[in-house]
Amino acid sequence: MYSVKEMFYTLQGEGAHAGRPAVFCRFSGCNLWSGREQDRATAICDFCDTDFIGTDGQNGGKFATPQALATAIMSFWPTPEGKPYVVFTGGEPALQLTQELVSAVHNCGFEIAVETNGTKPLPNDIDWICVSPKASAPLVINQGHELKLVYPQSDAMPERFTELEFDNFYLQPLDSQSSNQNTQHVIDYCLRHPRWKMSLQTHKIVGID
Ligand SMILES: C[S@@+](CC[C@H](N)C(=O)[O-])C[C@H]1O[C@@H](n2cnc3c(N)ncnc32)[C@H](O)[C@@H]1O
Ligand SMILES: Nc1nc2[nH]cc(C(=O)O)c2c(=O)[nH]1
Ligand code: SF4
Ligand SMILES: [Mg+2]
Repeated sequence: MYSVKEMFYTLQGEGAHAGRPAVFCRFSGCNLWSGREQDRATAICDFCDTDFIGTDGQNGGKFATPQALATAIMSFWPTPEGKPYVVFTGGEPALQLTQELVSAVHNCGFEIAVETNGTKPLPNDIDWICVSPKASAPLVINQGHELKLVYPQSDAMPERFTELEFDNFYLQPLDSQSSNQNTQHVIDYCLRHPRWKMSLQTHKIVGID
């Protein structure tokens, strides 16, 4: 059984695929925060910008089988044009993403991306792995296509991650009351350490999901 908070078709807002049309499948639940505001201050990850509790979002629900969820995902792809693309996110998608679901979605013709905090193992054959480390939470996913670090985080400085095997290294400004300052800190850091690139949350800038 898969618990999905919401599903929608939009443009990937972040990272190397920013601007690419994608179906987002947001799983419910996370291992680094309960999702309740009263627990935020004591959570391992205390800056989350997302409501991932329950299954009550747009197109959310419980899906009994991999095929049932794959069929729902496919229904949001609008046209035979282009390579269908799905981004599994959450919450923490590694808590629910299975090998059977990866196969079912591949069999529907999709390319598969995942946005993960990197603390839980993933199934094989995912086409694009984005790991976004959180505080001092140990990583079990040490390689992938992009490492996208929210910056600044006092317990997760960029230097800790540069030896890992990722094709792209991004700093994404922490969205908070100090967003503008955080963006300036990201710009300064990237200019001083040019292996890092800036990832902006472009969907927030233009006001789409
Ligand atoms: C909501 S998370 C879900 C996926 C997974 N749990 C993770 O943390 O990567 C999706 C992306 O949003 C980023 N994110 C969450 N809160 C943010 C914030 N306040 N500012 C900037 N990025 C944020 C995460 O780091 C991650 O890259
Ligand atoms: N447009 C858009 N792009 C995104 N990239 C990663 C997101 C996420 O919440 O995982 C996200 C999101 O929520 N919306
Ligand atoms: S790990 Fe991801 S989903 Fe979980 S609280 Fe942090 S940003 Fe949100
Ligand atoms: Mg988001």
